[in-house]
Amino acid sequence: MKPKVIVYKKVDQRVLDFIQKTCEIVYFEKLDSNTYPAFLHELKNANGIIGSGLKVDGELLENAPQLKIVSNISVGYDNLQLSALSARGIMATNTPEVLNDSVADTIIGLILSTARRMPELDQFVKTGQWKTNLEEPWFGIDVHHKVLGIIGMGGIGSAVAKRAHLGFDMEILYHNRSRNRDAEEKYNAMYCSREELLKKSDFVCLMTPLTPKTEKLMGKREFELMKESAIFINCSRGKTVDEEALIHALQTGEIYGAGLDVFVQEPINLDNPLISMENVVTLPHIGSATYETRFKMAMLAATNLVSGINGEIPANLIK
Ligand SMILES: NC(=O)C1=CN([C@@H]2O[C@H](COP(=O)(O)OP(=O)(O)OC[C@H]3O[C@@H](n4cnc5c(N)ncnc54)[C@H](OP(=O)(O)O)[C@@H]3O)[C@@H](O)[C@H]2O)C=CC1
Ligand SMILES: O=CC(=O)O
Repeated sequence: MKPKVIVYKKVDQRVLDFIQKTCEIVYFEKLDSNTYPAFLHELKNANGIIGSGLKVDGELLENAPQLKIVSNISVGYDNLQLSALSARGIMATNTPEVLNDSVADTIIGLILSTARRMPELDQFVKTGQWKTNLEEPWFGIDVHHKVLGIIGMGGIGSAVAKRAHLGFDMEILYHNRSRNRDAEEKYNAMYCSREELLKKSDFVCLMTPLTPKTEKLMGKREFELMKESAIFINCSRGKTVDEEALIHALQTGEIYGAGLDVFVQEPINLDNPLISMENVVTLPHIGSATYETRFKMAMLAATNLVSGINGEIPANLIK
């Protein structure tokens, strides 16, 4: 009998075909209040699960006595309680690297659209307000030759630095807990303290994982340190930012604007003040969402899943 796995997110048929060679699949295109009870039922004798965003903690694992592996179709794994998994000897995997370029493209898009006010101008044209040449109130600010500060110079941060330095002649500052010599050599990135980065950068891009140490990493003090002309970009997780402090900084002109792909609550509530701010560009957590990259992520996660099920050590085992 083949091992049983649950796929709890819509994936390409080629991914299902690959998994099916080794495993019996129970497929839920999405988990919601309708499908969750059946998912919990199937979990009781599942050997693996693959999908993204599901909170996997001790309580859930009580329902999963046969589970060997949890394969995330995402690089972030803040949805997983690693202590609960390792206490039960269950492996966890993620999908690093394959999404770096697509997420970096999204970040560059956020930088440009915020600095050059593209969504606002798009509405200006489409609502028939374009009657004459535009004057100063509609001007944006330059991106090229400015200073970009990256907090979290890992896989995605480095792909952003590459675009910004080689494409836009930007000066790159970064802060991590450890040095990234590769980014220093390739993109002339300068390591500095978080405080120095915040004071000197024209664009601050937050790209750390969400951990107990990075929760609310950007708060009142951090926004106060930023230049009044600076733009804040967050494509990491909503909770790495104190959203109240960000709203205050934007409302009081402590910073110029923000480009955000992630929020404390997703989907965001329409009464969140960020929604109605002209100096904020919002995206619905689509950093990696291209057909090509989402396929690569799902295929990599499937490969991790099958390796774990076969008793091997998956390539992207989270340690
Ligand atoms: N919006 C979206 O659609 C997407 C969001 N993401 C988010 O982006 C995150 C980063 O992804 P990725 O670049 O692949 O991850 P990496 O692990 O490659 O990079 C993370 C970087 O953050 C740094 N970091 C970690 N903790 C801290 C800290 N406490 N202070 C300062 N720096 C820190 C790490 O350096 P060091 O360890 O030296 O501190 C590392 O350089 C993911 O975890 C996910 O949450 C990812 C993909 C898409
Ligand atoms: O948010 C997306 C991820 O891959 O992490």
